[in-house]
Amino acid sequence: MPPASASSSSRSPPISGARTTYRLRVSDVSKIVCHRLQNSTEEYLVRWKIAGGSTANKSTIYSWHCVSELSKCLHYVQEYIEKLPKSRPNTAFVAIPAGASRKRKFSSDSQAIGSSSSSGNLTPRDWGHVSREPSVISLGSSSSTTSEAAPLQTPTVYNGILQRKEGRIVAKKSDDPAIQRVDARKLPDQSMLKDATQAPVTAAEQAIQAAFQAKLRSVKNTEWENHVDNTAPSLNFTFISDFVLGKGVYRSDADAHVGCENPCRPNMGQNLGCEYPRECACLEYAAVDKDLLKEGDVARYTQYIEDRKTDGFLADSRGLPKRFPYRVSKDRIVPSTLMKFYLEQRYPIYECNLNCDCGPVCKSRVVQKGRKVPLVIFKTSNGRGWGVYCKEHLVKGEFIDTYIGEVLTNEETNRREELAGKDNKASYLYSLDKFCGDDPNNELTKDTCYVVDGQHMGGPTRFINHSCEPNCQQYTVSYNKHDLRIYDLAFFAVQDIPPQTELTFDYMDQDEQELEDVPRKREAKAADPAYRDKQRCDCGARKCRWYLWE
Ligand SMILES: C[S@@+](CC[C@H](N)C(=O)[O-])C[C@H]1O[C@@H](n2cnc3c(N)ncnc32)[C@H](O)[C@@H]1O
Repeated sequence: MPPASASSSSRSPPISGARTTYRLRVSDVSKIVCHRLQNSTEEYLVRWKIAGGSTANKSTIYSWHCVSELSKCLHYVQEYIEKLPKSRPNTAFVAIPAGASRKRKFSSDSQAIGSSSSSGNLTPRDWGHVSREPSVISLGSSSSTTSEAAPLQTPTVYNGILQRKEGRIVAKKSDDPAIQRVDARKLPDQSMLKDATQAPVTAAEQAIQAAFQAKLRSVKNTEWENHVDNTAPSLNFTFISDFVLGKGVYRSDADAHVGCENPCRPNMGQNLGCEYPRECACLEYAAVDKDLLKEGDVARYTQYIEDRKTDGFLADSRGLPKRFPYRVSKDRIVPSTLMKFYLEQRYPIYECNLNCDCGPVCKSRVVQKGRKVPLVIFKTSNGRGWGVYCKEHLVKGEFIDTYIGEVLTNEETNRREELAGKDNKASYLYSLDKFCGDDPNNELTKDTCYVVDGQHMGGPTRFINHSCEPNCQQYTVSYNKHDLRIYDLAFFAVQDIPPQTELTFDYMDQDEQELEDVPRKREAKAADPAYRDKQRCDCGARKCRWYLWE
């Protein structure tokens, strides 16, 4: 089939009129490079991704599109808007307080761009630079945005033509000289950039908010709100309900987990339930309760203490009295809570699993039943991006939710970290390193353990911010005592938390520090040049360490 051209009589009819019927395919878009207000409609300049093409390819095509045509590609629009200068005209919704400023999210991309601007914000000059790749070959004459020869009224297309295809818009390169030709290196040109500084992004922001709301519908008991600006959380994020295993990551099937049998009974009862943990086989490695030791246990306990030195958390405690992890209430209104010992000692928690005889009413099943509390993802007002609060009162020891995401090998994690740049390091990465050093084969180390990446896939807990004095903590919960590599990262409240209080945890999981030490350490850090480029912590706690990853 000959390439369609604007002057060919056999070409598809030009796109005009009812544009909203047609949408671009996600895979077609390379990026959004500018925007404008055209006949009272917001339009975005799309740089097309042409199959097999590179930035040096002559077939580079740009075209202007209204928001509805970009409904499948809004994450590109969102990325573009987030890089715009902070204060722009006509962008606020009526619902947003006047003067609310747009905060840019922390990303490696923003770092690279921001570095050319002394204020840290994009100036129109920087902004033009974003899309001016020198590798794009000049296509000759640099025409203006309108051309007599160009038959397409709307959207305006440069260096190619657009066609309708099964409800989509697709771009075709064209060698027809009548097609609007521009020097692709000069898009967006200075006049486009100037227009963009005056054009609102309101329609796009509303569409992005609606798209995020639609995504959130799949997540039960979760809302989002923003009283600070017009942004929504990244659309480049997928809500999932369980770990997604990356390449090279293996996990035993739930069917293959070793469960507890005799004497744990489905109907439980006196001394038969898993909460009488001397017997329950799931608690083979659980913490021993010294206070319940009987005379006959002494020799066994001495051996256990010896084993702990070499086997760590895998010391065999069979036959010894254990610490049951949960205080399970009969009354459903009072939530189950984690016992003080586990809250303080961070000892791994073992829950029963699918293959246990005890059945679903077993008291050793809390985290696996999932979140019960309503969470809200909200925009923080001091530049920490999105945060999370619970709508209801949480009691000390109450389970909140788990941290989920893609489970990655160490190699893949390193690759992503390098790609993201050092400043984005560890933002959403959670190492599954609780059992490092306990593996009898010595294969599980900090360098070989799996890592959970919540950046592109995860649950609401991925939005929880850091505090140096946190109100939540993460605990290891295992359903398969023999799998040292994959377990749940479960957040519990470590204090009573009133409704609508931001939930936080310590990203560096540090022990509580003495208040007197804090100012001294902070001053030493402030004087240390190594700290100059480190990301500052804005948790506002009295014991704030001043740096996020310290
Ligand atoms: C796991 S994410 C938390 C969710 C994040 N706020 C968002 O909007 O996606 C971690 C990032 O949040 C920001 N952040 C979290 N806690 C912070 C704090 N105490 N001070 C400053 N920034 C913080 C940092 O940009 C950090 O890299």
